[in-house]
Amino acid sequence: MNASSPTTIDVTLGARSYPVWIGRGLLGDHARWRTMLRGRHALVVSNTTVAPLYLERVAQGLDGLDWSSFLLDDGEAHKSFANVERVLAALAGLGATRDACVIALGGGVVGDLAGFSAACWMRGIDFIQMPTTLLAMVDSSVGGKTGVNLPAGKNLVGAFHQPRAVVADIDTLTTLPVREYRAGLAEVVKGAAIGDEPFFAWLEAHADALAARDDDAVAEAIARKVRYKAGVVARDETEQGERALLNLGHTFGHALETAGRYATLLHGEGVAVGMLLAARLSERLGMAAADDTARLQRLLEKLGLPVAVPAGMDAQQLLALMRLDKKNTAGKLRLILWRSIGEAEIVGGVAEAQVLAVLHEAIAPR
Ligand SMILES: O=C(O)C(=O)C[C@@H](O)[C@H](O)[C@H](O)COP(=O)(O)O
Repeated sequence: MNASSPTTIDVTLGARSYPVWIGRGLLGDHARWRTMLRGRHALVVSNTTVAPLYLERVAQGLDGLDWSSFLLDDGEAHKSFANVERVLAALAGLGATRDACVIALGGGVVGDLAGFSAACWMRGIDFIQMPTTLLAMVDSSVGGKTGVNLPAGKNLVGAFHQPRAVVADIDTLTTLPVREYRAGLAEVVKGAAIGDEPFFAWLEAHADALAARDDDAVAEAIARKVRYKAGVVARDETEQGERALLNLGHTFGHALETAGRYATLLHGEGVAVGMLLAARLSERLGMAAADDTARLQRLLEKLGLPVAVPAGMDAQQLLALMRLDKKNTAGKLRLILWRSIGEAEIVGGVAEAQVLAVLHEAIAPR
């Protein structure tokens, strides 16, 4: 892959369709992404870890515009309303008009918060995703889910607001810490686990290469996952049905993240443990075979992801957090479970006692 021939995957949404460009050197390929800016104003939202590495590269492409930057502190704990207000104040300070563009340069926290701020400013302005983490490249930058966390739960406030483009420069992965890289792999595994058994088998066969961050394996994993997700989003933009499957592992995972006050598990780590708990619950409900749970656990372990609930967590507290999940209806838990690898399903009215049993079992051994 190189800047002149990136992989392009389109998210097809009529007039709001957009490209996801995946390749090397894309942040510096100004001629490509600059065409997506319509007005005179741009605000780059980034964080204090990413900006020193990549802001200058993006800034060179903003020459001649009125632009400024706003930097968050790094980490999920900063995906807050208070920071949305600060981004909006930065847009006001810039004098941003309705044709302004917000550029999200960073991982999922930056992308979600910058996108939500763009959705709010003057009731919605453009934004461009420039993901610099594996997780953001394969998942959060695609599909237009934007939002912030509340103390009561993850992503409880937000909006569907699609970006104008996603610029995934895989050169930025060279500076990504290993723990963050592995967390991104969890969202790759998730895509395969939901609806693509051959991709799951490919991940098993390439687990060592992926764990070693082999360039070709990583590039292929990114493109396959993005292609899969783009298809789901195009069919069900606002999660009326199929898109909810992308939430496999998230009901448990979000509860684990919130219980740990966003400081114990990275999002992808929560999803890894959450997927395993969902697989165990599927098994317990007689929907799926134990062999599939074992296969999932082996793959996650090979990729260096956690598979256990962190010490000190309480099953009742986790269940209480799960009751606030956005997929629930009529006061009943609605979870993404699976029949087998590559065959996930939305299951409503899941008995809390069964969920508690899975949580107790996961917590008890220590
Ligand atoms: O794009 C989606 O749809 C997803 O559910 C992808 C998730 O991996 C992602 O973490 C998303 O932000 C979670 O959304 P939420 O609706 O569960 O808050």
